[in-house]
Amino acid sequence: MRIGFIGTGSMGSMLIRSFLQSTPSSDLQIVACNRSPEKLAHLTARYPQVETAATPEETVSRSSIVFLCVKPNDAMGVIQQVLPYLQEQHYFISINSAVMLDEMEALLPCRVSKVIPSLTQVALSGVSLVMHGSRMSHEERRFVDSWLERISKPIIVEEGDLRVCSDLSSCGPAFLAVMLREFAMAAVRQGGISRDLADELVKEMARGTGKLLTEEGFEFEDIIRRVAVPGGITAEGIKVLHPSLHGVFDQLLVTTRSKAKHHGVPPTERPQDCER
Ligand SMILES: NC(=O)C1=CN([C@@H]2O[C@H](COP(=O)(O)OP(=O)(O)OC[C@H]3O[C@@H](n4cnc5c(N)ncnc54)[C@H](OP(=O)(O)O)[C@@H]3O)[C@@H](O)[C@H]2O)C=CC1
Ligand SMILES: O=C(O)[C@@H]1CCC=N1
Repeated sequence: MRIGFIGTGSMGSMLIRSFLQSTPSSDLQIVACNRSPEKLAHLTARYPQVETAATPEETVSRSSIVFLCVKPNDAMGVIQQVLPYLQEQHYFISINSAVMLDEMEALLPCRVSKVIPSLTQVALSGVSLVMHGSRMSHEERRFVDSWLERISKPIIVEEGDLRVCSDLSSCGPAFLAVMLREFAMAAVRQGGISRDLADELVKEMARGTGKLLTEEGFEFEDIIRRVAVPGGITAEGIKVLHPSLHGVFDQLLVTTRSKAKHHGVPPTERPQDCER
């Protein structure tokens, strides 16, 4: 399969790396382009098997599946640019939540999907949120899902639910990291241990808790019940958390929904190596 990537920023380069990691080289050729050539050169220096295309048009012409991995402000411009080069048999996948499926289907002659990745795919884990266009057959949907299964757990969602779902699966890693960092920093302040030790304990705790939830069949309540033994100290800690957390996530979701209404997310400075 030849997979093309338009945009090799944070998500584009992550997806490339994840597919390379999860797929035998005999089954996969990757071709990619990026607006600033340095970023692409940096990627191909690390993964020489990635072929370089000069433009989005060339990427499309040389691929069967095309991932559009640009920011919301750039997406429609690129779609217009590649439009004449897309044929019926192409799969065109936007990782951008701002461009609507029916907008793309109205413009493009090919099969169209939206797939919202998550940084967790660096570890070939976490969820890809998937929305397939109306023109896709059951077999074509399964085909795209089977590629996503190599790097993630694909979950089909309604486009109308995308905002809140991507807050959980795609923004979630950052929200969780903020909370875990706060916990570690408090341990340094209150317990006098080193930051390195606090970070290690928190990270391993998070890893183990994630496994309980995803591999060992624990529900949130099971963990709470097993750890917060009656009359014990965890229960006292939970009493502190409850009033402080009440409404915090509602406020967070209201805020992200409001921000998402303004599709034009301002550009941010990123280091050249966007893979981490
Ligand atoms: N970061 C995350 O965790 C997640 C992000 N997303 C979504 O993924 C999308 C991309 O985000 P992210 O990877 O973080 O953004 P980045 O800014 O890191 O990457 C976007 C890349 O697109 C390139 N680009 C822009 N225009 C063109 C063009 N015309 N031709 C070729 N390349 C182009 C940019 O090039 P240049 O080097 O010139 O800037 C840049 O490298 C966004 O819509 C975001 O919402 C979805 C889920 C999770
Ligand atoms: O913060 C953002 O805009 C992107 C979308 C999902 C995760 N990161």
